[in-house]
Amino acid sequence: MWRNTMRFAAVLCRHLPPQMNPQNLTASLKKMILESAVKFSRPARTIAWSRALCSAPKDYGVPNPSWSAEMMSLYERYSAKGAESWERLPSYKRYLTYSAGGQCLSRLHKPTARLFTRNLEEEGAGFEYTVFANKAERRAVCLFQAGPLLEGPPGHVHGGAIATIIDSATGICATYLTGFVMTANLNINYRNPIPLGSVVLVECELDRTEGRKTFVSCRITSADGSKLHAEATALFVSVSVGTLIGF
Ligand SMILES: CCCCCCCCCCCCCC(=O)SCCNC(=O)CCNC(=O)[C@H](O)C(C)(C)COP(=O)(O)OP(=O)(O)OC[C@H]1O[C@@H](n2cnc3c(N)ncnc32)[C@H](O)[C@@H]1OP(=O)(O)O
Repeated sequence: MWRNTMRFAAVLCRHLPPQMNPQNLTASLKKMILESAVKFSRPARTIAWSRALCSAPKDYGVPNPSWSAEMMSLYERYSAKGAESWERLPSYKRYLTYSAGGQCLSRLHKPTARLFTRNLEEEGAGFEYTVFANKAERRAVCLFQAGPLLEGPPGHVHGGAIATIIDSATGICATYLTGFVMTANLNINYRNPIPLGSVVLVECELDRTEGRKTFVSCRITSADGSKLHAEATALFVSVSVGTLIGF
């Protein structure tokens, strides 16, 4: 059973386009699975099976009761910017979900795995964040509220957690603008500690692309922009979905 599942996932991966638009992805694999279901098996049973595999994943980038008034106010401000080409990006518990049909694959391939930043069900305990992106300006901004389980120095956020949100926000920015990538290099200057529970802005900007390389810079500031917490640069390298999955 497991071997067949892995063979199925490998065949799917071979048919996924290497560069794809993370926005329209699920529909294409759903269609592919339904078509192959109808072709190769008893339709009614298989359609039910493929629907179970492809049910909509939870979007973690929308407000929940743990979000502070400050987080909500920023969220509303960026949501209202929609007319100026800012869009909120969905956030799922696996990176794989963004590939064509990835939400189905994520139920087959290491199904208990979860994105590090979305590995807690308890709202507000760890990384609470949402990302808005602006394609024309090649920018993204992540609104980040750091929960109590991210403590490093007393009352402040752990440097590793700060690196994680920088890697995630810049990675999302690069993926949104250039397709699937992996982090090749990340440099961070920590300027001022981030108080636990506070809300900060993680602003990312695509500096340039060179072949498969995407260079992104990033600044973390307090919500009102008055205090600089960290500055970073990141290099991402484009990879195929197969590389991402490890096939
Ligand atoms: C809507 C959108 C939503 C998106 C949601 C997303 C959510 C999730 C977001 C989460 C995001 C989290 C993301 C994560 O956490 S990703 C996890 C952390 N990263 C890794 O584990 C990556 C490990 N490394 C590798 O797999 C490979 O080394 C990669 C794939 C990076 C490149 O190996 P590959 O064999 O494929 O390519 P290549 O070696 O020919 O190199 C190609 C080019 O790159 C240049 N180069 C390579 N390395 C470096 C370096 N260190 N400094 C400077 N340059 C470097 C190299 O010189 C060459 O340049 P050139 O000679 O062509 O000029």
